[in-house]
Amino acid sequence: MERGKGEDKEQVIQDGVAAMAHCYKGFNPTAYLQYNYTPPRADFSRADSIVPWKLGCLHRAFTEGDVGGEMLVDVGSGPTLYQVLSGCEVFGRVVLTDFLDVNRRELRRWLGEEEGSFDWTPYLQHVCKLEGRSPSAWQEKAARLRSVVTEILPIDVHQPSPLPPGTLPSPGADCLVSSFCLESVSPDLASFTRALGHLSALLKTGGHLLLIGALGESYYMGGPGVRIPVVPLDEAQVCSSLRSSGYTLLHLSTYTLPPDMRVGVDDVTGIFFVKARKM
Ligand SMILES: C[S@@+](CC[C@H](N)C(=O)[O-])C[C@H]1O[C@@H](n2cnc3c(N)ncnc32)[C@H](O)[C@@H]1O
Ligand SMILES: O=[N+]([O-])c1ccc2c(c1)CN[C@@H](CO)C2
Repeated sequence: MERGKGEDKEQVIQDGVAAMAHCYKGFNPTAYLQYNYTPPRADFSRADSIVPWKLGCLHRAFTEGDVGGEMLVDVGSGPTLYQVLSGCEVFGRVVLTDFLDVNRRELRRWLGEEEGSFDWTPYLQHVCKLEGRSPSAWQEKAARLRSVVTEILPIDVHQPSPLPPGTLPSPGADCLVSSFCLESVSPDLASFTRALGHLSALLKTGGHLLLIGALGESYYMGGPGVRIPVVPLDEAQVCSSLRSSGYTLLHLSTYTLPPDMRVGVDDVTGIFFVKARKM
């Protein structure tokens, strides 16, 4: 029996998604954290370092008064927690998610105060300063974060329902945050846009999406010898994908990497920060 064109298209999509999943088999959380979350990319003494810029965007987005509710979901958390250091003060329930068990285990190590977990102290101190608190309040913030993170769940943004059934209350989460995920897990721009649409199903109408992503990036190293392809995006494509997935763009800001932030672990040229709303 001849296959229909639709079946062929669906097979091509599934093959692309499977190929991306295969790329992630060698992902190394420790190496990834070392590549991206230590100086120079995470240098809190430099106004032009990438991580302080991201934390400033998140702080402003979570504290300017329009974002609120009970539940915040971080999509594709990886082994990192910086994404929710501001949001954990606003929401009573924070759900972290990732595709890989190695990342979910890394998150549990910090949350469970296990020996050898990544030291997020400088990040906690920096966000306390952004909040007008003494940096010594970082232990309070760490305790707050540990108290509101209720689940660390598997997720697949390529599924129409990315989370396990019953995870979210019926209207959906009040807010989603996601950083460096969709463009780093999608085989092409169409898949990136479809994944944005799948995220919309997790979000209540009127809820907010805070999206951080890479501009102009075609690959990154997920560990020694683990080269992961990335969908190279520009601002216009990000805006068009948001619009076609039913979001209203509220704010977009971008960061261009200074030469010494290009450390050989990827070919990213810029970072975007988006605040959008599901209408
Ligand atoms: C570049 S890392 C981003 C990690 C973290 N959010 C950050 O800001 O650094 C991309 C993450 O997407 C996860 N991932 C891979 N495939 C995925 C999928 N199909 N759905 C959701 N997440 C996926 C990976 O395990 C990895 O943790
Ligand atoms: O500078 N940074 O803070 C930073 C953090 C994470 C990532 C990047 C840059 C660029 N590559 C992405 C993967 O596509 C991951």
